[in-house]
Amino acid sequence: MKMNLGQPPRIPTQFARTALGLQTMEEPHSRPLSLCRVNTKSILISRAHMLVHAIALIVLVRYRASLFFTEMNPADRPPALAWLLISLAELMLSFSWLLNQAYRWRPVTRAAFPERLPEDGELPPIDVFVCTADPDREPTVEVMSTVISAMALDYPPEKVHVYLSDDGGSPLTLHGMREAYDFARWWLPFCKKFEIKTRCPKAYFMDDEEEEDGDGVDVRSSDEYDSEKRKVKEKYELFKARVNGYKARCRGDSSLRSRDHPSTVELIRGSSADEVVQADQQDMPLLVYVAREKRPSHHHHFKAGALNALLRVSGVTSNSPYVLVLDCDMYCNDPSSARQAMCFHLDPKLSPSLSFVQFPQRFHNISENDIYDSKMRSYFWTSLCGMDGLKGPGLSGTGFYIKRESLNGKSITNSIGTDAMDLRKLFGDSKEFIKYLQQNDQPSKSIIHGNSAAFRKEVEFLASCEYESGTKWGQEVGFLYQSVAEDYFTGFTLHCKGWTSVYYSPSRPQFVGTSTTNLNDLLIQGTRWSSGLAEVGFSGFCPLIYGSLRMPILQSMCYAELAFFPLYCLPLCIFATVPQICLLNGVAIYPKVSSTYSMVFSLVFVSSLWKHLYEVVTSGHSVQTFVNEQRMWMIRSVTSHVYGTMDAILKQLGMRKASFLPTNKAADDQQSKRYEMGLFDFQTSVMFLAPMATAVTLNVASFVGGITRALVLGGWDKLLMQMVLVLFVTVMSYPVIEGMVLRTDKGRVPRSATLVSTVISSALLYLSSCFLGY
Ligand SMILES: O=c1ccn([C@@H]2O[C@H](COP(=O)(O)OP(=O)(O)O[C@H]3O[C@H](CO)[C@@H](O)[C@H](O)[C@H]3O)[C@@H](O)[C@H]2O)c(=O)[nH]1
Ligand SMILES: [Mn+2]
Repeated sequence: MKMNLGQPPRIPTQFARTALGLQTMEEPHSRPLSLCRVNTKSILISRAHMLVHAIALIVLVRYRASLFFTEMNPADRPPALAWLLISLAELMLSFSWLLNQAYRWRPVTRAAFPERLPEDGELPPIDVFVCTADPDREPTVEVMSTVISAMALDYPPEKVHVYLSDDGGSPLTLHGMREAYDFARWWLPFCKKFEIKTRCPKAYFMDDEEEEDGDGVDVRSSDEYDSEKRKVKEKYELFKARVNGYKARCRGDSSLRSRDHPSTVELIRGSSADEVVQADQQDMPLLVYVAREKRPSHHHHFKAGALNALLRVSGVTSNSPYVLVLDCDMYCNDPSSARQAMCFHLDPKLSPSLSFVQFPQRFHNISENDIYDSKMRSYFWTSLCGMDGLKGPGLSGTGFYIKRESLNGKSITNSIGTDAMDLRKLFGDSKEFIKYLQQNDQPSKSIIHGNSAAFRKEVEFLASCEYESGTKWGQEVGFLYQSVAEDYFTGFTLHCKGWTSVYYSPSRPQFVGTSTTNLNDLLIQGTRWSSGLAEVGFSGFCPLIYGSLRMPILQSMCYAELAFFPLYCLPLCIFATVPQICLLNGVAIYPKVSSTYSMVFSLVFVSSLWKHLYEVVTSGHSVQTFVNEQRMWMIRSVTSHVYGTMDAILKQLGMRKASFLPTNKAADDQQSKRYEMGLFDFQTSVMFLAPMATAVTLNVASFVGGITRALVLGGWDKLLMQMVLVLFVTVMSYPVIEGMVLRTDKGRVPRSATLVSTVISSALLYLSSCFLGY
């Protein structure tokens, strides 16, 4: 059987040549492919707020500093340690506020016009990379649904090549791919014929009842549609049954999850030949399974390593100039994303410096009230739009179309050389790979005749663990290994090299995935992110220094905000303990209510809450979202951010190795039920529960103690501000209090954790009162 790789893609028209940056720009196209709108109203409001808030912060800092220089009655002077800690916390939060303003300086929104794209024959080819690592945590049927949704993109099929990287090297995944290919033979024509929009089979059959809206209504209101749908559903059920049957047969087989396996590359042709018509392969995208070699003796660099292996294997297979990267759970929810992305990549004004088009991550499993802030509103609605108005959004790991050339390690002004020795030092010893690389964006002619032995040998060599030694893969070339947040660091480095990017968020979500919807997964994932980000902040690549020399200062502030946000665990831990301990001991650390300074403190507090609320509401979210975000910010800060930061410091000292536990994507019924009901699930380790419960115990104790003390001894004037702060934290922590004392279900805070936290808070109180001299 011969594989059809399509025509060797040409670079046909002047238009496309220009867009691919192969020639200098000529006359601009009359009707633009995309538009960019600056959000003037939001900018005006933000900048006015910045001015007011900044003045208030300056007054506040001055107040803190002045105390060190004014003569004071020793009895009135607050304890130095408490004063220092609070000043430090306020200073750090003010700095964080400053960095955050970069996102609000010039946010933009974009529009794309795919109908203005050139003819299909002139569109550039695309490679799609899907990564999976563990068939237990990432159910195979779902991974295959993602693969199928990518094969079903609305794009000329001979120009789409889908690669799946299987880091587990699992026979189940390989088997799943063959089954997926068979099913796709039914699925793809069905989607095309009836103009189905939801082309991820799992999602399509899940919301079976809800009729799709859109262009295809006429074609779908026929008996023919009903009967074909029934047939294709049968095929889907068969596909699932076969994959799950295979899984059941190999249960307990350790090869299902292997960390020690050779490289396997296979062009998928499906498993059953019976019902297959030869000709329909013409309409099927190429599908390739890649399990790179993994050995315990070699560091495999997690997802970045997997993506680099795919870059190399695809480099000698289809070598498309553009690559779409997807996490295994992130399916294509709308087939038009490739064309939408091309509106930017082929826009002659943007194209020469454009590295990637990032779409937002949206999730299908988030409940109405989203108690854990799983949708990450502030990142996907505020931060990325803000960066888009500067040099472009950061990379967010999945759902982006990237120009292959931009991953070759060179800066925008400096293309790769031609010296064979130099190229081998950068890219390794594969002559084939270097040959196609040098042909620039021109994809290779079809070299795969069937599955020729030479081709097989070459791709297996490219996917072997030895291949990268002595090369620049992961350091300069491809996705970078420096941080476990490979997406953040790779995007940052691209911007440092002068590349730009675009954030596009059309109303129908283009990519939809599975989010973390239980506290345990969320905090583990948060720890990994914090560690990966802080790692960059602490390294020689610190965005404020390395970045600000290479990109506009505002853009580097955005990157710094991300790299440093785990560090705000320090001010938050201070705010969760110091005012509380002081309150219990009757020590005032804020100005008296009757003084003017108290107005300034109140202004800062109210103004930051108001601005946050304003952003939440104007992005179309509810007040509940605002509360959830405040609460999760506090919870994350005293848990995952602390551990992430510690992890990054230990890594920096060489005392810890990087790790990447893939997020669990398999749902647990009981947990899902609690989540849907809006109940926190505290089934997580004591490591996470202890700091959370300690902070809550301290707050409640100090609130009760503080009020009692004021009632008996007076001193409302000097302690009221502290009481308000403590009350605010206590109210925000209500779910934790409820979990500790009111709930009896399995998701409550275990008694052991409550006990541990009571012991820690008592110890803290005892020690600190010694410090305070009481
Ligand atoms: O050794 C590994 C580990 C992970 N993965 C894959 O990487 C993807 C992302 O992993 P996941 O466990 O889903 O991590 P998340 O924290 O949910 O992912 C976010 O954060 C990562 C960086 O920490 C980014 O790479 C992701 O794109 C981004 O969605 C998944 O498809 C995994 O299969 C691998 O291929 N090899
Ligand atoms: Mn994920």
